[in-house]
Amino acid sequence: MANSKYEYVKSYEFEDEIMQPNLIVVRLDGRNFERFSEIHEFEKPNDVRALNLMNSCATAVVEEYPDIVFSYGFDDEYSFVFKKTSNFYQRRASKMLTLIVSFFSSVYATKWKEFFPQKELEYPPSFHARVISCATLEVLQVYLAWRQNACHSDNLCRTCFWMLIRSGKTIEEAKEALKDCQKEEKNELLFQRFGINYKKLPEMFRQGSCIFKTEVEVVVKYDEHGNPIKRLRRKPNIVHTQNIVAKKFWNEQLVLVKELGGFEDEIAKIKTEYVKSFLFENKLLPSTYIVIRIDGCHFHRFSDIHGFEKPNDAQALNLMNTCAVAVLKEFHDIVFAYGVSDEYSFVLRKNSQFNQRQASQIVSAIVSFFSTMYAMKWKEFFPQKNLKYPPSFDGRAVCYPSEEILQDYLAWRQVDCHINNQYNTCFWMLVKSGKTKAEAQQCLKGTQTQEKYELLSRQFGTDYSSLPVMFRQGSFVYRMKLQEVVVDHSNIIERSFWKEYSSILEEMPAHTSAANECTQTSVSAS
Ligand SMILES: Nc1nc2c(ncn2[C@@H]2O[C@H](COP(=O)(O)OP(=O)(O)OP(=O)(O)O)[C@@H](O)[C@H]2O)c(=O)[nH]1
Ligand SMILES: [Mg+2]
Ligand SMILES: [Mg+2]
Repeated sequence: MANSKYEYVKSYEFEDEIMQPNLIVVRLDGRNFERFSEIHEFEKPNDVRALNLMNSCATAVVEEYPDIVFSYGFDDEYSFVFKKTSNFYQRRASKMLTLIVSFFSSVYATKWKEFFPQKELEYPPSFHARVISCATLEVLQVYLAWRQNACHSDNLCRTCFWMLIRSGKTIEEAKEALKDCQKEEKNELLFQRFGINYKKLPEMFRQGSCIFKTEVEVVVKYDEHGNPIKRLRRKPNIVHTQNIVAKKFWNEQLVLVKELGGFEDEIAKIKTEYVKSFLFENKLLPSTYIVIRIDGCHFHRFSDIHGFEKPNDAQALNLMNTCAVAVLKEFHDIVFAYGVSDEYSFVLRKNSQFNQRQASQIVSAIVSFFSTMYAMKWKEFFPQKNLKYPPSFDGRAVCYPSEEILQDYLAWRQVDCHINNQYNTCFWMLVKSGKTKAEAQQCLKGTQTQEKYELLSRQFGTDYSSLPVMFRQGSFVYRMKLQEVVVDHSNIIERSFWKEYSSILEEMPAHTSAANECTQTSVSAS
């Protein structure tokens, strides 16, 4: 196949399988949620609606991915624990973390109105995610204890802080008053000054929420005499408890003991060397172009269910392009993007220090942002169609050490676009002309490019090269002078393209590239 010349770029992709018997946790956490909660006027210190929305998204995740057997969340974070025998996506870390964070994000966007009926989503919220692998069940126990401790102490601190602010203190004064303040003193302060018994505050605020499944008997059908036939089914429940890793609590949950194991001991102390491993992150090679490629999960089904036009739906592609433009506006270190079908490749500049080049932080932020944007923008592109279920995307990060190899990578994607589009165009024309799918397939088997050109013009009077350029060549997105982000279509395989657009891959002077986390993205941007 014509593809082979560029296919060598695949060898730059790396394996990231988490080996048995490690237990896998995916943890996600709101990106810049302080600002998000300000703009959406969340109640302080805790907003019940926002927490319920998080719980509802996590429940959707648990229902979507049966391998997740336990999850725990508070504030803007959630951890998902997979059963020990899970073979979800062959235990590939980047697949697991991006699918979960993507699905969670698009559920968050689609469910927003249910929890905040009076409030518009002003811009797409997004989440970071990472995989934590726990070598033993004891390590998992410490991990969960560590997160619940964080919930306890964060909440106590936040509660004190906002009571002080409400009583008239400035932010600085409140911070000063709480500096070096121990847990007991904070409890005292709440009680003495504000008459609040901390232990009486809602459990969800103090303890966080766990979701796990219990086996319940449900009626699946009725026999011919009208008697109910029951089966055991696993149903997720949201539970609040003081200590999620207490033996008394954990070992009583049959599903947890079966899928993860029972705890042997109580946690006496959170080991700092374990916490260090929970915080560890792989970094991508310096001075290489980082490409984040995202791809729609089961978009074959998604496009069928939503009745996309075949082989190309211009609106669906425009929606993808609009999301990609928003990504470039949000992440300033992305200099170029190329998209076709349900995929997009985002190129970060060579010396980017975005998220300290931590692979999972970068890929999760982009995938999550793209997913919420896709869900939020859907109605604009498909006003007549409801989004039937939340779409999700997977993502990976790959480093390319030179401009040349990067250009070959992009050429590889565009060659793929050519081959697939030409095939699909012929295939659907044959099908629309009355052939069965199997006949159309048979007709095209082993045909070369030239033969397909001829088939189209001979049988259907179609000149392939006159079809819309977006279908034939995909789309690229870049930043023009004055920072305007634009979509265009061109042959990016030819090196002349890169001569014409030579400034795209040129490094900026160091001082202009320091601050790159994010700026505000407005939803109305297109
Ligand atoms: N009808 C139609 N389908 C599209 C369009 N764009 C993408 N698709 C569908 O999305 C699929 C994308 O291919 P893949 O990414 O390889 O397949 P997938 O079904 O998403 O499966 P995974 O990516 O492995 O989860 C295509 O095969 C099409 O079925 C479109 O414009 N119109
Ligand atoms: Mg796909
Ligand atoms: Mg694809």
